[in-house]
Amino acid sequence: MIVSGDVNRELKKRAAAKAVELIKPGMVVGIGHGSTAIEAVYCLASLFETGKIRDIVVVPCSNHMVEETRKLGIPMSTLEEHPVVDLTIDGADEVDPQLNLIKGGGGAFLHEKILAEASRREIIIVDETKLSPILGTRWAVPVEVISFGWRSQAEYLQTLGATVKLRQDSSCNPIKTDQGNLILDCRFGPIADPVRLAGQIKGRAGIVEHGLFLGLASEVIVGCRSGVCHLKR
Ligand SMILES: O=C[C@H](O)[C@H](O)[C@H](O)COP(=O)(O)O
Repeated sequence: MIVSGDVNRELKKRAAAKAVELIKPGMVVGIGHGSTAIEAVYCLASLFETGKIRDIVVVPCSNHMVEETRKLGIPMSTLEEHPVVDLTIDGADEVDPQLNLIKGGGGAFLHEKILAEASRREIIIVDETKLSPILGTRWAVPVEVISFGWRSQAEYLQTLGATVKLRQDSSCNPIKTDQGNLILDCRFGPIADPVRLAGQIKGRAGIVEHGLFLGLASEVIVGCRSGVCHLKR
């Protein structure tokens, strides 16, 4: 029996396989975080094993992805060694028709945004369920805040129209990012002006970053039931 999780995984794999085709020898390749980005790592690992890809280094964006990449024996580097990345492959939670994104369901959006801004090409891979007519329709915007004064940031984000929830694990302990910060999930509903909202969120001490990725994706590869769809800006 095929359940919907399996279907989604198959669609993620399709998008990942297509994205990995864009990698050429000599490239520095950024890798984001999450269940779709990891499919790209698995694809890369099997291409390495069969000798179909060579002479690249991967820059993973999170501690978790560093571990996974290391386990698979893929050559790794860091942004310190390679401050400019040729191509990054990453996932997203919501993608609008202009290829703006909400990211951060896995909590890695600060590092992911640093990697995206350091990349010549940012390739987003998603399954078709991530497409959305307007950002915020389905997903909350995650906001990374330092722990000092986090409740003040929550109050501020409420004044911008959000319903705010501190991200916690199943034992109700706050989840910490790789930087040791907290995440406030801010449900705004459909966001009419994401650029304005992004500016409002960033303009406050204690707020480190948010999960709105505006104008950062060069291309989005969508795994669909009918195949793969490659969207470009
Ligand atoms: O912090 C997590 C990232 O932004 C992910 O790329 C995003 O949440 C999508 O994750 P997934 O591919 O698991 O749906």
